[in-house]
Amino acid sequence: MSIEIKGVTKRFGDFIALDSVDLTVPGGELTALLGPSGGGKSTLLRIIGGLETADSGSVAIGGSDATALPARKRNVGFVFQHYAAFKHLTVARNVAFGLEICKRPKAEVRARVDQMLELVHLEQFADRLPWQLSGGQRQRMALARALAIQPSVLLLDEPFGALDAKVRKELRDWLRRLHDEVHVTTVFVTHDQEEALEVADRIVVINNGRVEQIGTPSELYDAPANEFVMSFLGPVTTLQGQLVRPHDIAIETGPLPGHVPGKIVRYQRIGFEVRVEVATEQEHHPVLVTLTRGEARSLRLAEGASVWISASDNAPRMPAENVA
Ligand SMILES: Nc1ncnc2c1ncn2[C@@H]1O[C@H](COP(=O)(O)OP(=O)(O)OP(=O)(O)O)[C@@H](O)[C@H]1O
Repeated sequence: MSIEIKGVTKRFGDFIALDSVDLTVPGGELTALLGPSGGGKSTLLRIIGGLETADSGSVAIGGSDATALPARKRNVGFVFQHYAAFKHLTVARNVAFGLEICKRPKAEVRARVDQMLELVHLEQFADRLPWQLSGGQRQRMALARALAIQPSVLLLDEPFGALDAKVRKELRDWLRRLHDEVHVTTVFVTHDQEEALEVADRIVVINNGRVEQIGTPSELYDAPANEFVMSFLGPVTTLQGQLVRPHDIAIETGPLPGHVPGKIVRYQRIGFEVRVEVATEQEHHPVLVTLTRGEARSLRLAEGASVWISASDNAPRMPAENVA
């Protein structure tokens, strides 16, 4: 089901957490709300779910106005970073909880719980208590519980935020596959651009209570609307007064027309990647260039070497007016 947000404003005292936000979330898609801490992502999610009310504006779910509906009547599933499981109930009973509240017949509940546990690959843990699960397994249980009620909309607030990097990565792959299976309209809050780029069909960049840009991961990456979006999606550097991505800069070991001469002042290898800093006459700060280890090796790059650099032709770039 699609979600339609129109002119939503939310203040906390004098502070404007959301400033007239318009947003359409297409049905069946996985949409990420991406932005820095305090930008308003969670507030927007909570307003969609009915956990918070907007000062003005409207929320429609599946074409019907939900602005005044309480959370329990919106048919939404929630998962938060710190999932509050019932500690004394088994995994299966936790997943069954929402269905039991709705007084669904016992056989139906049992079948649905089995189906959900299978979906999140926790069948063998049905009789465990939540504390007997790992953090990643607990978040999968949370998702099973949220999905059990067959929500129209699934709302996830930094669901993997408390997990370590490796589990986080596994769960995001898993969420993507799960979504491809169930296709429930999902809104996912994250401040991690890699997570959003990897998982989402569509990304909404939110900063200071406003939507900066909406687009597919490729649209945002290839055509960022402004400096904020460009630098939020990954590292940037300044070359000839333009903001560009370090991996979009070509590096040569001899002079070429249109290339800027410089000297490598720092050479750093990080895993498969090599980062070099090139001091030029024009730039106040060294220009950051990233390349693969193979490229760096074949060019015989090293600290102190003279190089010539230029931004690749089709690389996104924009005037770096506000960048120090
Ligand atoms: N109940 C509240 N009372 C007062 N201020 C609030 C309340 N809830 C949120 N805020 C403020 O509104 C702003 C937006 O908060 P929100 O949680 O939506 O941001 P966020 O983008 O989700 O950030 P984070 O990732 O840190 O949660 C913050 O400055 C926050 O302090």
